[in-house]
Amino acid sequence: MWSEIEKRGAAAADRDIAKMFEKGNRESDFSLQFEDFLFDYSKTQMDEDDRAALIELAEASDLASRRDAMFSGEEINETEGRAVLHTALRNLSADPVMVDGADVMPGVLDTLTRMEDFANAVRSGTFTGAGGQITDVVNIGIGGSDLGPVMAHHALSPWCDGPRVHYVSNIDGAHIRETLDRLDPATTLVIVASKTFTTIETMTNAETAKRWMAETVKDPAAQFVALSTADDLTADFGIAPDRVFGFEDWVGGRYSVWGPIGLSLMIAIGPDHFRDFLSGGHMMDAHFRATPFDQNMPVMLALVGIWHNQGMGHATRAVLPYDQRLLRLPAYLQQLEMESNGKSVAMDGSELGVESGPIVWGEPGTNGQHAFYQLIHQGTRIVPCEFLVAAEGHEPDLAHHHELLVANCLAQSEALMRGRSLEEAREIMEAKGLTGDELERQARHRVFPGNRPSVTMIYPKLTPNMLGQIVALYEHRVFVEGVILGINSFDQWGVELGKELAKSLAPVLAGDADGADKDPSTRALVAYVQAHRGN
Ligand SMILES: O=P(O)(O)OC[C@H]1O[C@](O)(CO)[C@@H](O)[C@@H]1O
Repeated sequence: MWSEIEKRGAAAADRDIAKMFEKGNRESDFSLQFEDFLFDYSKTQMDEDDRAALIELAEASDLASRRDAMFSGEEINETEGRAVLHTALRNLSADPVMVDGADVMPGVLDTLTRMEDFANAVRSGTFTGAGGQITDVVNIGIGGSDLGPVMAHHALSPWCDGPRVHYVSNIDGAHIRETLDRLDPATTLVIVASKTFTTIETMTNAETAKRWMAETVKDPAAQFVALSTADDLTADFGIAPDRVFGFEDWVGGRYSVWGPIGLSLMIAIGPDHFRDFLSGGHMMDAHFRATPFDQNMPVMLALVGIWHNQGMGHATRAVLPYDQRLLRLPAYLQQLEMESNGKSVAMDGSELGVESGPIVWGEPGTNGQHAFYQLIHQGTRIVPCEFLVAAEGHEPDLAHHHELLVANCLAQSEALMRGRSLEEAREIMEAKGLTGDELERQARHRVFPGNRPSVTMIYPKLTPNMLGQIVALYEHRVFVEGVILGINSFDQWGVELGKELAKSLAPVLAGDADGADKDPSTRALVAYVQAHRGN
């Protein structure tokens, strides 16, 4: 089946996207809508037969039964022996979700209520620090325990009416120092967000924050909250059980913003808006579960991804939100997509016969236009682009800004498709008065090859509910791509080796181990650091 997709991808490379519209109705035949959310993939080289072949590929991968297995709590994370049920965290219908014969929903909803009570107490001032009402919240976490809440916090800033929330992730002391230096410990709440409660960055930052608070606050632990699956470790850290919000191992780190890991977001935007966010995710779940593949937004977004990456051989994917508040979406998606599908071994342990998931990167527009779009338009490599834009912004008094933002977004996909021919470039140069060789030389620099694929996702306005739909859409897209590739999207063994080696290098840097087992390059780098630091 893969050879068929590769064959089709190769054959499509020279197909002229703009000409494909001549047949009529391509803009509606190659787009789909869920509620008010529009996904347009008409500006790609995919034709009806390619789409049919891709859908066949999805069917042959048993996607429907894998999807049902995920929602019904089967252990689809086979390398870790776990179910995958982040969808239960946003299951506002409360319909039972069974894991090992027990319904997990009462526990999920109980935790949600506890989070809401706590968030309300912090927001209203019922829960106080030593110095009174909490003014600042510091979320200490990394990876999925940071990127989801940070991304959503930026996205939903118009709804942030609670205490200020700060996010500390990096083990670089600069991050925690620069954050805490600006805060009053007596009115600060520290959230330690770590599924495992063992992650070195998070635990080091949490200890530093505890020492900082202990300098002025009598009972620092009283101003700490833990979000974790590891009750014993949160207790060892000194956090009372009533301020621990737990979850189960069937919630993967990069899928965890919907539950306790989202507490900082809930405190910022309030529980009602957090529920709106959950409800957007839940709506996308219902759509994903019940809609035929050709009208199913996550499935078709995944198939476009497969088409460009494994079919046409484009290794990277740019995510370009024309929505400043989605500035952290590319970073969030880098973890979601690359930690999930950046694998070269199939579920059964065999080598993957095709490329793994794509390299995901991006920046908000219009900023990116003045930075890396040059390569996207005229570079030798083709970068399929994903544009996201809202019909309406949040600044009615600045509506002209939004108009220009949207115009730029639509112009980019148009330019990528149309390009500019040598003849057109010559005309431009001629109009500038150039002639002969100089005209020819200058014209060549102004040619845009065009025929570069992109998709556009448009939504009415970035609200909590809409953000929930967008995030769930991407989660399911990653799942679908993973199923089709035959990999386990829910483990991340590829992050372990670096962690282990960092642990063994720390004593070498400190001079407590000789590093004889290290390679010459690493030993030389260690020696450089030792020679150049001030001790
Ligand atoms: O929440 P934890 O356990 O601190 O893990 C943080 C992150 O580290 C990772 O395990 C990768 O190192 C991610 O998958 C996870 O989101």
